[in-house]
Amino acid sequence: MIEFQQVSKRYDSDHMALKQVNFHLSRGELAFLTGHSGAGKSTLLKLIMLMERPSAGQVVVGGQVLNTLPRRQVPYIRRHIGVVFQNHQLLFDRTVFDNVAMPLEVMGVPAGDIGRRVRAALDKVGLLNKERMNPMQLSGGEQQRVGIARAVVNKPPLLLADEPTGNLDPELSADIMHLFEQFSQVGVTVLIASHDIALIDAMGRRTLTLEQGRLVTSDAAMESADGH
Ligand SMILES: Nc1ncnc2c1ncn2[C@@H]1O[C@H](COP(=O)(O)OP(=O)(O)OP(=O)(O)O)[C@@H](O)[C@H]1O
Repeated sequence: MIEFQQVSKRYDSDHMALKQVNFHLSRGELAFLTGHSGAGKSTLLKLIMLMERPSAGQVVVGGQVLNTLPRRQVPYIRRHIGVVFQNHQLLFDRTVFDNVAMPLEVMGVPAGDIGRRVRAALDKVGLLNKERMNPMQLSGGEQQRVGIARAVVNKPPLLLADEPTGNLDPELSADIMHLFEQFSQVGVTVLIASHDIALIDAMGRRTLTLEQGRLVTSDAAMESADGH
């Protein structure tokens, strides 16, 4: 589903944010992306989302080589990628329902289908009874789940999350991770950037570790005795 082949990203003449990164994530795989601040996690996600282009190497998503993709096709590819952010970027002047409906409205989904699909997404994250509320009335964990419902409402095959549990306590973080696991079980490929080593270790999933732009591990966490 995602393939990086010798991918490097240089933002300015002397600084390399990513250096010859190689990895492959299969359909339905859930993996973590970790590393110190500035190691290149957000840059790697931005290359997948087509917010940045690589300076060298190839990024392939869903069989499509992104390097040479014409600009007019970028919105089409982005529709197939759900994105969850730490600060969830909800609109506080709209209801929970309207926030989740937004991607469908942008895509021009008929009004009759929107209600059904929004409720299916809210049901998956356990918030069906809060659809008429304003996100401001919800807890941090609930707001994050609204963000996840919005990211999956159009059933993207790929879900990216950038520090999705950054503001949450350990119990709520575990709930959010459980949701991501459920999506991967139905075939969604999930890549989660996180600093939370304790949470990553507890999940026992494959972990891609960046160090100053280089991918230093990309193994399953449980393959080594100490989990590193
Ligand atoms: N638009 C940009 N222009 C120039 N340099 C950038 C840009 N975006 C990121 N960088 C640099 O690239 C390097 C990697 O940054 P990136 O944001 O990918 O790291 P990160 O691992 O996501 O960090 P954090 O955990 O703090 O979000 C950093 O040195 C950063 O300063």
